Amino acid sequence: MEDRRRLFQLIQTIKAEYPDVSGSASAPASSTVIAPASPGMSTLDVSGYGMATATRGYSMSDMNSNPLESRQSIGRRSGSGVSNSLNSSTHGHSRSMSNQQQQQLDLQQQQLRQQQQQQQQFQQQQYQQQHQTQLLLQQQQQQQFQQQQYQQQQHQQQVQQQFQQQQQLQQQQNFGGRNFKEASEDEEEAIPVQEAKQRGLDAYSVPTRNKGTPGRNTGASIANDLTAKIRVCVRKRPLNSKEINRGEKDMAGVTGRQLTVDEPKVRVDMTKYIERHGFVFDEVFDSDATNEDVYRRTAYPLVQYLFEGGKATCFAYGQTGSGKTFTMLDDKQGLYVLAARDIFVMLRKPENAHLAAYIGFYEIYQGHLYDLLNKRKRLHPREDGKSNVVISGLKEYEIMNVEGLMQVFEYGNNARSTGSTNANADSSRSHAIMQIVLKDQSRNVVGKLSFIDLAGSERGADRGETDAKTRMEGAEINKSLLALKECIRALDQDKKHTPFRQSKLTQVLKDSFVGNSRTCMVATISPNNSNSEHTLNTLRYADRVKELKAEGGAKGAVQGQDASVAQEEYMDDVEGYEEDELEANVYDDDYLSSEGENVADVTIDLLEDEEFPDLLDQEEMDHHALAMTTYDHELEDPNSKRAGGRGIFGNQGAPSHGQQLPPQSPHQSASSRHMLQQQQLQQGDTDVDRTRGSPFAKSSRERDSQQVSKNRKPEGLSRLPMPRNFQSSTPSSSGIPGPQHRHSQSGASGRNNSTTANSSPPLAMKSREPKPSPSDMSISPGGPSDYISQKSSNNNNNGASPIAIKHPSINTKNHQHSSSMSSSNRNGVASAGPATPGGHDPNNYPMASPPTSSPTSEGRQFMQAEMDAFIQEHQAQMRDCAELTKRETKLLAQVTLGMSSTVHAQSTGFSNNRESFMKYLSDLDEIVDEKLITIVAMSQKLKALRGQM
Ligand SMILES: Nc1ncnc2c1ncn2[C@@H]1O[C@H](COP(=O)(O)OP(=O)(O)OP(=O)(O)O)[C@@H](O)[C@H]1O
Repeated sequence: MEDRRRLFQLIQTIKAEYPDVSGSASAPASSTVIAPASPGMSTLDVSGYGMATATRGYSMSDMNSNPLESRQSIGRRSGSGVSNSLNSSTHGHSRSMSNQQQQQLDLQQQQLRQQQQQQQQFQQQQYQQQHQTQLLLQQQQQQQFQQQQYQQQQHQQQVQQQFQQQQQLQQQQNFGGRNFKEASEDEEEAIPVQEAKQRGLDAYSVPTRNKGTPGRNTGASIANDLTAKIRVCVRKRPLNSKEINRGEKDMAGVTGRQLTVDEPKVRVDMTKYIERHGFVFDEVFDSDATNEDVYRRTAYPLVQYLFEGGKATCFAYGQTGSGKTFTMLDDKQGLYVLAARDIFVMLRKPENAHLAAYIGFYEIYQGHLYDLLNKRKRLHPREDGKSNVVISGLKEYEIMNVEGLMQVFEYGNNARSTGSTNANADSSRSHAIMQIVLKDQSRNVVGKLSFIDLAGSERGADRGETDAKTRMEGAEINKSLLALKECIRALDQDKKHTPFRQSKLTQVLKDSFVGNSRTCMVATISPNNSNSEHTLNTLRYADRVKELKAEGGAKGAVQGQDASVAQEEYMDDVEGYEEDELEANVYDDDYLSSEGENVADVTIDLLEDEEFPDLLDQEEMDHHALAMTTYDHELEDPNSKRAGGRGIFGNQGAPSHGQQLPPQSPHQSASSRHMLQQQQLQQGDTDVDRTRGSPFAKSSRERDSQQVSKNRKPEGLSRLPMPRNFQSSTPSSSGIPGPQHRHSQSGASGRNNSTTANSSPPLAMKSREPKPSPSDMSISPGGPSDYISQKSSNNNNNGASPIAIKHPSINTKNHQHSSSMSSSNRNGVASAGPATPGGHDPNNYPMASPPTSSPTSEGRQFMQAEMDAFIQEHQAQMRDCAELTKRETKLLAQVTLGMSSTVHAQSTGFSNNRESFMKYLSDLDEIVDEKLITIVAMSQKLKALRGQM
């Protein structure tokens, strides 16, 4: 009892001294803390350490694995440990506990609690760190996932873009025939390949030759003679990096001398197919062929021929960017360099010690010659007495070795006219001619070898030409290339006349084609699919040259112009006529150039014309007499831009030898013409007989059947539809007076008043336009020409405006009426009446003036000539119609597709709206007009001829 009382007092004392402790003793944990006595300190210490040990004994992994559980177990352990030790100390040592000890105990308990708190904080930090780490990981995963998604989206977009591009390309191919690109490997596999048809019927069911010629697609019979007069080779360049990047494919396959070109095509039902065209040439060089390889089989034989005293030409022909310059005039490895190497080797031989080599380098740009080695001085081609072409003023440098040649060449090459086109950033805009001439010690020319890098052969539109200057360049280029082809053809057929004067290019190349000459053509092609159309054009050009070479047996077959041969030539022309040819016809270089030339130059030029009458027979003389009158007329015409210049025939090679005569007075001129006309009439010729290419054209020289062929091309050209804006008041820029021009001249000169000072020989007679044209018919009353007359009157041209005929107003045209008129006249009499009602006009071409003589044996020949000529007329008419039908077909396809969907509207230029439809009607109207005119012209000729037979 006493003990209890003491204990109670003690407690009270303690409470009084330590109110905080006594207060906390009410709590369960505090009550255990109050108890320890001094002997229990060890126990307390032990338990405290034990707790600390136990706490420390928890590994971090345990905490990490389950932080909550860790905290609970810690709490349990520490709690139990403290409780036990407090109990023991309370019971064992409570009385002996001093205040100091109590304070220490409290302090320790505080430390313990702080440790517990720190431990808990630490655990919380650990937990938070762990949590943050998990969040970071999750974020990273999300980012990765997003990146993947983004990449996938981008990939899908790329795929879609590619797909759209492919679709666009396919659309372009569908309507332009160009820029075709295979959509994919799978699609390509699905596209069927079919062999291109041999000639038989063309796309418009016009009959072609029945069998393939030896030169076309077979080639088996072509001897590959390195010394042949004309050799035609093809070189294919490799795909360039741009084409490879665009995913283009090589469409040209080479096997020996055979070459196939796959042309992507689309049927009317829009299914795609590949048409495979086969060719055979003298040589075909694949894309891996080096210039050395090409040289060995092309220019090297010409080098040898050079030392035999010959004249040789090696020229490259092809689309821009196809490798013409690379082949011919590359400054380091062009054929000219390789040829020069061998030339100097040969020159070092003793037998050639008397020879020296000279280099000349010039270009033909826009119909003019420029010396590239002499500050682009203007040059003029002349011809010496031995029919050698001399480039007057050309600077030639003697060269001693290849290095010297290359230096001189480099100097000249820098002066070349080049430009940037869509197809080639450094495109040649001119024909460059580098000639190596061998001369003896007297400076006489012993041999000449020319290397020609022709300008690109494709059409202006395909070059991406937009400005007038560039288009003019293109027109001139096309014209000269066409002339070149004509010359090669004429030469190979041994024609009497070769139209060298059709262009400056052929003028300067004349002596390379005639006499002891050899020519090698290297047609260069691009193998990619988007250029397959150009490639085919190039190959057809080359094929035609080669074909004629192969048809050596056909030489002279023009004589008589049997139907089959005529048909073949006709079909050649049908295929060959392109828009650019028309374009070329419009821009006549002679006309353009004559403006800038002085009269003396022109006179010299004309004096040296290859058709100078001295060189011709009497019949040709008759022909040229009329040319003289033409010249006279032009001199008389004060408005003539060509007055004092070359005559109308200047461009065609017909001599205007009247120019060497002193200027005549109008009266003299008229007298001369009258006298000539009388002479010709006495010979049974009418004036119209001398019209080039007229059905009577051959009457005075029917035995010269080549002349028929000579005339054929200009006929074809002139018959092609003239541009809409063709003006009658200006001379034909083609140099071939357009129908309007002729007609207005006729009117001005007063057809029926030959005594006036301004009177001139009927221009229909003098015109280079050889045949009755719609304009000619416009002045004939009745017959199909009524249609034309009506058109003329509609245009207030007093019924005589050929403009209205060639370009009838769309709004005033009445097809039905014109057709019916035409039809009614088919049953009528010959409609080609005189120009002036009631008066006989012998110039009313062609049938208004029947031969005055009765049919004698000469007359029968005359009729034969007429028949031949008519067949040609018919061919020309069909050719025109075929061309027009081609345009019409293309127009219809574009309209149909353009209106069917907006997707195609852009590519076709037609959409489903009123404006498009109006445009369609307008285009169609133009085509139908031109067709009608062509047919009416033929109808009139047909009836006139029948009336005469
Ligand atoms: N056989 C070939 N091998 C390698 N590269 C070629 C070959 N042919 C042409 N090339 C390259 O193609 C490009 C165009 O060639 P090049 O200038 O000779 O064309 P081109 O027909 O003369 O064109 P243009 O008519 O526009 O002057 C050049 O970069 C040329 O190096």
